[in-house]
Amino acid sequence: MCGIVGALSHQPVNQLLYDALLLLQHRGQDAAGIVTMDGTKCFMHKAKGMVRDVFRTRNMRGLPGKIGLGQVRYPTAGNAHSEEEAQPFYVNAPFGLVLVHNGNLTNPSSLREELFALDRRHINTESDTEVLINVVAHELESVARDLPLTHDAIFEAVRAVHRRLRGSYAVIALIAGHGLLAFRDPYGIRPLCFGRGQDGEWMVASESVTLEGTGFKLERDVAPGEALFIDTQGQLHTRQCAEAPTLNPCMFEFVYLARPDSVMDGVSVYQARLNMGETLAQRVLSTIPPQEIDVVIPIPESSRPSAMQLAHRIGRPYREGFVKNRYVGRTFIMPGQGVRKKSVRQKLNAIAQEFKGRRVLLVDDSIVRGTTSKEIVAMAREAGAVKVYMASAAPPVRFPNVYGIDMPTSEELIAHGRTNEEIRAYIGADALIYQDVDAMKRVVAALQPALNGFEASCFDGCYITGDIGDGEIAALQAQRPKSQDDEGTDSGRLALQSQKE
Ligand SMILES: O=P(O)(O)OC[C@H]1O[C@H](OP(=O)(O)OP(=O)(O)O)[C@H](O)[C@@H]1O
Ligand SMILES: NC(=O)CC[C@H](N)C(=O)O
Ligand SMILES: [Mg+2]
Repeated sequence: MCGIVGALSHQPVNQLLYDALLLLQHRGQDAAGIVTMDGTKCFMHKAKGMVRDVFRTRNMRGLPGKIGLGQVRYPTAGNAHSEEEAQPFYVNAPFGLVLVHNGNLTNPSSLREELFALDRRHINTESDTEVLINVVAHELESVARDLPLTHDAIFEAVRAVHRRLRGSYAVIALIAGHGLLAFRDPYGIRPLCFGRGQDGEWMVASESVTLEGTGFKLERDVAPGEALFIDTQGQLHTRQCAEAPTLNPCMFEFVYLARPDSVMDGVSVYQARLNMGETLAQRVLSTIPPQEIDVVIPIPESSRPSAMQLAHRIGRPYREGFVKNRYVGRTFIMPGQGVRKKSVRQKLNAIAQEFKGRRVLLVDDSIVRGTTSKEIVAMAREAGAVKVYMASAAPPVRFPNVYGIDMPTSEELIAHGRTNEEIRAYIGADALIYQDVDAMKRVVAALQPALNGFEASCFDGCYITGDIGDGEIAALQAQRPKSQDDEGTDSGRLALQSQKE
């Protein structure tokens, strides 16, 4: 779940893109990049690191032009340490094409072979995004025999791209000298929306908060399978380019990935989290008598709305028991188990008086590898809690995700192959209460009747694209991001296995 943005303005867009990427930082902390276009010339700066570290004044000066795009990366394929795999990607033919991608392709290997054997294209990295840009380039080339390139021809190319790609993809691209193209996969797995500025400027972005935070007004979400093309004159053209599009947004966006102040596919992320807290409260009430809970404490940051609503519903006090160091990023999207584990303690610190002698109910939005909950339960006990109950606003994460969240192997998921009692024992809690899958889907779907369903494979094991079995999962696992940490002895899987033994 990277963050992507594209903009076209009457003014230079470099600062606007920088500000937009800061508003998307929670979606990717590994690398950042911007490309701007001045006439037909493209200017790029990308590097590993957070937005503030990647762009210095001298880099910003080197990004002229009134149209551009940017990305913050959270790697799901290829090499987390490779600067070359930071986005945007560029190919010089046809016209000059630059592209950013949020999502994960599930057929990159066969596409790689096709690109080499049929399209005569060389792929130089392990990134699925490099595969994607070459497919787009090839299809654009096929329709660009007759010049000038029309928007009809561009949409024809997107139609062909949809036929070849499998998996999830929200894409923004620049076609040099022509304009900005954006499209979303036919299942609408990854989010993409667009809006306008006061003077008619355009912005396309992963989340509505990016538009709001930069003074733009949300127009609407890009529909699944839809493409939009904004030419250099600022004219918008849109077209449905998929055969049978359906809207199945990723449930994990509502659980954790997105900012709560975003609205995605018509669903307020904040309201979705409140609703999850509401149904989780029902589960808590049927497990623990409320008078045996002295206080409800959220695990900052993402669980706050659910925890607050839960506390309200069960009628127990809501207190802040952990203080978050705002200078440590999101731990779940860090590459490597060693660094994630260390960061939980650096990031969160207990306020002892909130725990001393109390029976506490800790609430998190999700328990994935169990890194956070295990540490936090121990910290609550160290701070003097007499009972530590744990509740998760999401159901157990039991299946790998292949659509852009870095949980590609079952073995690293704490809930895979374990009963709730085994998970409870592993994290060291006195009770463990999980959200129910159907209840979660029901309360989020209630916010938007236009949804066809959800991509919720990590919870229910159903892969919406219909092409994912054990073989595909194993193949995708092999192309997961490699970090130095994963290659060492402190790897995520090894750490979990040894704790299990
Ligand atoms: O079971 P785990 O593998 O530890 O993953 C789940 C945890 O990771 C996330 O927090 P994170 O620190 O990434 O971000 P947040 O500040 O937005 O909650 C999420 O909110 C859970 O707390
Ligand atoms: N999380 C994402 O959207 C990742 C995009 C792309 N698959 C990459 O690894 O760079
Ligand atoms: Mg968290």
